[in-house]
Amino acid sequence: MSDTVLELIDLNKRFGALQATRDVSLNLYPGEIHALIGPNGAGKSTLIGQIAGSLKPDSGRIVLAGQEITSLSVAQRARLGLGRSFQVSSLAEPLSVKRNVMIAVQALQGHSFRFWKPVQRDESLLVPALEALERMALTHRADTQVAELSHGERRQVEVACALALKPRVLLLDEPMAGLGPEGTAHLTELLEALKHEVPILLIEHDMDAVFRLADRISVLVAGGVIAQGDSAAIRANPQVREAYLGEATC
Ligand SMILES: Nc1ncnc2c1ncn2[C@@H]1O[C@H](COP(=O)(O)OP(=O)(O)OP(=O)(O)O)[C@@H](O)[C@H]1O
Repeated sequence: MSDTVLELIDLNKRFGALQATRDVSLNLYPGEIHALIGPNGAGKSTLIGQIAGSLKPDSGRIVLAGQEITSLSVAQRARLGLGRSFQVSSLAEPLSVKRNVMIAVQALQGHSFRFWKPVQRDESLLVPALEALERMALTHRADTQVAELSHGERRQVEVACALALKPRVLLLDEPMAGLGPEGTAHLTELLEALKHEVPILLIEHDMDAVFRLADRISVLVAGGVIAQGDSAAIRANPQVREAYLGEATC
């Protein structure tokens, strides 16, 4: 389809004898959340690594907004609009929320070693940082030290760091991990609103969140996609129930 934002075409990846990605094809369309689910070891991280550029597929193609990115570096993909949430551990605890997001923007702009210009006063960093914080409902925390934030708020900062880079696509790897029910509900609401601006490829173990958020779901088992569809279709799919969800959870 011509309006596909991200397209994976027949991706394959082996680690020795193990086929970790098997003929995976998947599309992400504007305005949607596409969730990728599967049991431990199904190959989700391996697939994300290939999309982000840290792992090279053995065969297949990855197309972002009409441009083939299969052999581009992580940084080149990021500059073309492939956004990935930063890990909590990459945030600088003693610095403010705002500074952290500004540093993320600076890193992508390739100005990490720009001398003498104080980050705080650089409008080209401040404006996108404040916009991203607003979209993640964190304006009131902009000047707070990251060290003072709750776990859920840190997750929001991670997403804000990715958003400040104005991505065309957002890859979110288990954003709900470690959040309580309240944090999960809050982040779910924020992502529901965000998808209209940036389509999201979501890897998530919290099935309630997946079924609530995802417009479409791809189920990965042993490296291959065994089913694709909306929440209702995936819940009802007997192969999925057997391979992954288990009768009791459906
Ligand atoms: N660098 C590697 N070298 C060898 N085998 C690997 C490597 N990375 C992953 N694997 C194997 O590939 C398979 C897929 O792993 P992967 O981490 O992608 O699964 P996953 O779905 O992300 O699992 P989880 O939900 O537990 O994070 C597993 O069998 C794993 O042991």
